[in-house]
Amino acid sequence: MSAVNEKKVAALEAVKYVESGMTVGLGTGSTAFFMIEAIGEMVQNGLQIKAVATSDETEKLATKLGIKIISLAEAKRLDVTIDGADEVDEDFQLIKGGGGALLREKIVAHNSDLNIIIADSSKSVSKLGKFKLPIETIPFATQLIVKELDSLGLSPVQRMNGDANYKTDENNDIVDIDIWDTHIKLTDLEQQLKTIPGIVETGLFLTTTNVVIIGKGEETIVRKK
Ligand SMILES: O=C[C@H](O)[C@H](O)[C@H](O)COP(=O)(O)O
Repeated sequence: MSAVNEKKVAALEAVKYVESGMTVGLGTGSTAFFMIEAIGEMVQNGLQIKAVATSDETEKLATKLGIKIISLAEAKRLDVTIDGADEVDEDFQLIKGGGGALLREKIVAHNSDLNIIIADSSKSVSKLGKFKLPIETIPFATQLIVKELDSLGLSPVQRMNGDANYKTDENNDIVDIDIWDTHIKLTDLEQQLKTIPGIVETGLFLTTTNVVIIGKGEETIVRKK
């Protein structure tokens, strides 16, 4: 079965966690797309929820499908968030941010009681890092951060959008780094990166995930922490 169909079966399994009255965090990306589409259909059929979007793209899609979007401040706390990932390991650790939405995604995940990750089977890995780790940086500091990360052996590459620098929804830059060969523990790496002024957030999601749903062929593999 194709990755696209695996994304869809994972998404359809995840939306079973959504009930009327809930405030729901909506993730970003091609896998989250199927979840938002399914929730849109459930809303058309009477489901009553409020949702917080993790990106402008998600907000646009959800609104188009009739899902009521509110601000995070208004929501205060989310019952459940469903989001995709670029990689997920056996310890519920993730790399996210391939689509540049990591900052809002991490804020929403932090403020959610239950975080469900949906992915096709290619995203399930035994070790994180084949996918380059996105980090979000303040434009004022990006060039110097790239130099500093280079000196740490992390092969930083500033993400581009054609000839221009890629910009996130928060108007920041993204620098993708290579963590595959690093011997630093992921928790220590996360801490170390966060000590560099101008790094706003990293795409390492190490503690927030409660449930992982992987589409595998026609089936889903559900793992709970
Ligand atoms: O910034 C984007 C998000 O973290 C996505 O959830 C992640 O990149 C996975 O996206 P996709 O489902 O399109 O592979």
